[in-house]
Amino acid sequence: MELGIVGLGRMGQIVADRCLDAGHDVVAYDVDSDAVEEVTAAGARPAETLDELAGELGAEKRIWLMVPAGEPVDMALEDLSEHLDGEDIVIDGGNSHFEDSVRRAESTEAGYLDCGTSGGPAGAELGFSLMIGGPEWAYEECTPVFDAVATGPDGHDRMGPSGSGHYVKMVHNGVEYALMQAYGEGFELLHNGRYDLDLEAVARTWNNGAVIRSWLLELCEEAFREEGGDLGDVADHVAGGSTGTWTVQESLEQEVPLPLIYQALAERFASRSTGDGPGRFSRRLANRLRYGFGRHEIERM
Ligand SMILES: NC(=O)C1=CN([C@@H]2O[C@H](COP(=O)(O)OP(=O)(O)OC[C@H]3O[C@@H](n4cnc5c(N)ncnc54)[C@H](O)[C@@H]3O)[C@@H](O)[C@H]2O)C=CC1
Ligand SMILES: O=C(CO)[C@H](O)[C@H](O)COP(=O)(O)O
Repeated sequence: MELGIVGLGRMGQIVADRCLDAGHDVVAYDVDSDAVEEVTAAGARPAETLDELAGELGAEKRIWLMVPAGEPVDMALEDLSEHLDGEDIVIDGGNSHFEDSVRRAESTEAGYLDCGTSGGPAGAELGFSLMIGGPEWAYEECTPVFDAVATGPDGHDRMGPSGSGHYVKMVHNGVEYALMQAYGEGFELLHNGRYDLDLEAVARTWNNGAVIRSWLLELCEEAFREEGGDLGDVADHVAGGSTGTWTVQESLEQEVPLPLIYQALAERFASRSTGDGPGRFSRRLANRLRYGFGRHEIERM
């Protein structure tokens, strides 16, 4: 199959490499010409603009967007719009909000697939897990590319209509936040608890047969091995948060309580206000309110 790929960063590069390895023809574009050069060296045909990319592709264009969510997706679609018709297919493999994907699917001439992508840079070797929403014909048509980019035929599926792929990926990320929080809490207790433990050994033992073994736990083991059991100079600051925020917003809208995911998201935000400053106003207020309702001692700075 012939595939145009727009966005050749950490993830787009892997999409390109896996498609090339599987024998597909790739036309590649990125605003960063170095990224294009790298994929060209691996066997892709370069494009210097989106117009050129569209011109290089045949009558039935298949284009995979792997750019940051938000404006870059709208910009790419706008620039491509004059080249697209009902026989073309655009796949958005980034972490777009599902409502944006529904809007884009309605406003483009092309068949539009929203594709939640999981696996991160480790997917280069293993392949990704792909959660795809949109028209069935477009999904069927792109199956050879999904087989190549995913772990294999079982690593991708059509979740349902437009938006459902990114919806499932949003929930996946909420689960990711909660799992990270659960492992974090367990290791924090072990680190501060009553035994002097080697946390890398704990993680390794858990990863071998324990109920809670997982890839995230393997990454914990790697972190302790590389940073030391006390995590060395790794800071108390968790970045990101948009996909977890969307998951929480949706849970509130649907009135489906997700306390673990709420808490994991809140912990992230809280981590950003530790340090030299006065800290979060909301928590200072809660401290004072406990005195108000329970005469609990007020902690002072
Ligand atoms: N990094 C990860 O582990 C994962 C990332 N994602 C999602 O995949 C998408 C891409 O992520 P990464 O590859 O990590 O980002 P990245 O920052 O490594 O790469 C993005 C690439 O897009 C290019 N780009 C930006 N605007 C562009 C435009 N208008 N036209 C053409 N190229 C443009 C940049 O130059 C860059 O090479 C994001 O939506 C991200 O949330 C999804 C799953 C995992
Ligand atoms: O989708 C992903 C993993 O599945 C990306 O790594 C994403 O960036 C994770 O979300 P956040 O940046 O909010 O931690």
